[in-house]
Amino acid sequence: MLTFPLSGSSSELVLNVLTMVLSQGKPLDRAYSHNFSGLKLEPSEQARITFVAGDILRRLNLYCFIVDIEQHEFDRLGSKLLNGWHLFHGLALPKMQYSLQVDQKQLNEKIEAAKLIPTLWDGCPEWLDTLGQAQLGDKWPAERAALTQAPRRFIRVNELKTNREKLMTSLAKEGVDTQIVATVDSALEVTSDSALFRTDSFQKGLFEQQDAGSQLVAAAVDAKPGMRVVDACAGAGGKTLHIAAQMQGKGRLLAMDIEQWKLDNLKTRAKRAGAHNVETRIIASSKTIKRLKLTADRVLLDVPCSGLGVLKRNPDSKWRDTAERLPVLIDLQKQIIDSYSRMVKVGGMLIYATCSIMPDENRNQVDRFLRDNPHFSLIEDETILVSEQGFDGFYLAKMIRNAE
Ligand SMILES: C[S@@+](CC[C@H](N)C(=O)[O-])C[C@H]1O[C@@H](n2cnc3c(N)ncnc32)[C@H](O)[C@@H]1O
Repeated sequence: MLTFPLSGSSSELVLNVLTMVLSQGKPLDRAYSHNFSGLKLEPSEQARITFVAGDILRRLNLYCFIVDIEQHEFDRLGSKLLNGWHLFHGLALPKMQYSLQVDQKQLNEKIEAAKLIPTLWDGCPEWLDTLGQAQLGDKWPAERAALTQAPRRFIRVNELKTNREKLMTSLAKEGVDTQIVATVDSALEVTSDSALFRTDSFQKGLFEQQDAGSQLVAAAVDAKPGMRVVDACAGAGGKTLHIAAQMQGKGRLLAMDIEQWKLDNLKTRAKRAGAHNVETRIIASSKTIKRLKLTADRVLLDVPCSGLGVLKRNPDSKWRDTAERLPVLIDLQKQIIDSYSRMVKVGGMLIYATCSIMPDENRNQVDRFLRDNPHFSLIEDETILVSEQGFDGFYLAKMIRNAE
C-alpha cells in the first residue's frame, strides 16, 4: 500500500500502462515491459507503480463507479480515475501535468453506495460473479474478496544449486529480504521491493520466481532420481525446473508443449538452473504422444485453463474474458487428459493441474476422466483456494494407472 501519492511521472506511467491494457487490449505484463523498458526506475518506485496499476485493475469497476466514468472512457478520463483512487485510499492528489478533478463530497457518497454492492466492492465483473456463484456457491464470496488483494512475491529455491537458508543469506547480502514459507518446503516470500532479476543470485540460477501455490503443484509430482517424467504442457518450464530439482539431475525429464518459443525459453532457464536432464520436444501431432505410450513414471498435465485462480496477478484478464471461453477450455482439457494419459505406465502417476478454482475445470473434469478410464484411480486431490493460504489458486489431482 502507498503512504504518499505517486509522483507526476509515475502517474503518467500508470496511465500509459492502463491505457495499453484497457484501450488497446494488451496484456498487463506486456504493458509493463513496454513502458518500463529503457527507464532507470528505482525498484521501490517500480513497485509503487505496479501496485497502483494492479490495484486499479483488480477493482476497476469500483474505481470507475466512484468517479462516475465508464471503462471505455479510460483513455480520456484516466486522470480522474487516478485522482479518485488516491482520495479513496486517503492520499493527497498526485501532481499530474493535466488532470481532471474529482468532487470529494460526491466521491464519498459513491463510496458509501458501493459498500452496499459486494460484487462492485470486490471489483468483480457480472459474468465472473455469476460463474463463481454457480461453481463455488458459499465459498465464492471469500474467494471473490481474496482476489482483490495484491499478490505476494514468492521464489523457489533451486535445490540443484543451494538450499533455503543459504539462499536467504546470499539474498540478504544483495539487499533482498525474504522469509520462510512454513507450509511450502521450497518457497521463500520476498518482503522487500527489490529487483530480483538483477541480483547475482538470480543470474547464478539459485532461484526462480514462482508462486507458492504453483510450487505445491510441482511438489505433488513427487519425481524421484532416475525416473522417466513427462511435463506435457510445460510452457516456459516453471514446474519443469522444480521437477528437475526433485530428480537431482538424474533420470529423464521430457518437457513438451505446442509452442516452440516457450520451449526455447525453457531451455535458457534450464541452463541457468543447471537442470541438465531436461529435454524439450514440440508436440507436432498425436504421433508425438503415441510414441510414448505406457512409458512414463510420472506425467504432469498442467493444462491450459481459465486462469481464474491467478486473477490477483493477472487482473486484466477478467475485463477481457467472458464465460463463453470456459466450455472451450474444458473441451481442450478433456482432449489433453484423455490423450496424454496414455503416456503413463502401469503403476505410474498422472498429475492433473490447473491454475483455476472452478470445479468444472478441476474435480468435475477428473471425475469424468475416471468414469471413462477405469484403469486409473484417484489417489488424492486438492484445491488451493486463494482465501485460505494467500497463494494463487490452483488445483491438483494425483491418479495412478492400475492396468493397461
Ligand atoms: C498453464 S500453461 C503451463 C504453465 C507451465 N507448466 C509452468 O509451470 O510454467 C499451459 C500450457 O499448455 C500449452 N498447451 C496448450 N495446448 C496444448 C496441447 N494441446 N498440448 C500441450 N500443451 C498445450 C500452452 O502453450 C501452455 O504453455
